[in-house]
Amino acid sequence: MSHEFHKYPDREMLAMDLANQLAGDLRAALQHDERVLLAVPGGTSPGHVFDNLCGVELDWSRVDVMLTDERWVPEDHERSNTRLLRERLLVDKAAAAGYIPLYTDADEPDDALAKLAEPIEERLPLAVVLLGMGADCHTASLFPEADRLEEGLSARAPTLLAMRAPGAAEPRITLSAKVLNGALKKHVLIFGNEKREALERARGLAPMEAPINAVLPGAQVHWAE
Ligand SMILES: O=C1O[C@H](COP(=O)(O)O)[C@@H](O)[C@H](O)[C@H]1O
Repeated sequence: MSHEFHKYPDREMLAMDLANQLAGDLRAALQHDERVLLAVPGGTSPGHVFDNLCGVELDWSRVDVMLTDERWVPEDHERSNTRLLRERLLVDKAAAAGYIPLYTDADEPDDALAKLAEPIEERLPLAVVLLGMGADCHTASLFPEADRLEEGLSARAPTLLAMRAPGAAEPRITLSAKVLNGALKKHVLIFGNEKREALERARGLAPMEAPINAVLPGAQVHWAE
């Protein structure tokens, strides 16, 4: 099973269209389940998607939102993915959604894994996941050369892992590939030529070298320059 690649005329069109697709996926999931779980990335790419998604009509009170991964920094830090989520997605109509945190006030993510995993495991599987990708082909916080990448990609991986990598400025916490691949709908958001070329180069590489390859099968990839 491969992925589908969707090219958009510009980032604004992509953000509007992708938000509508995510909303459609959530509405469809809500027809079968009382509550549904949506996981979204942090970083620089998803802000405009969030700006569009937060205003769509759906029963947000039955949706729980979480991050695919978090940088281990306080919520008011400029690199906090949680901060992005609170400012750009959990507002407007989406303010009615539940929120499942991926950060707590512990020195290291390792100390918080069990506590943070509990509410997630009560709600799995993910109904919908939106993933980002770095130019090094990391996705969520599954980075090439990360200390626990092999475990994070394994079929027996736990729900959450702490991750440290040369390409990551701070310790991370991330959903495992197993949990990401359990999503009923998978979308990947990619902007710019550098990342498109990285995705091309990743073709044929093992997930240990290009972790994005672990989640691409069955995914819809959305790209704009
Ligand atoms: O650090 C992260 O990076 C990726 C990609 O971010 P971007 O800024 O290149 O869009 C993101 O998907 C992930 O959630 C985030 O923690």
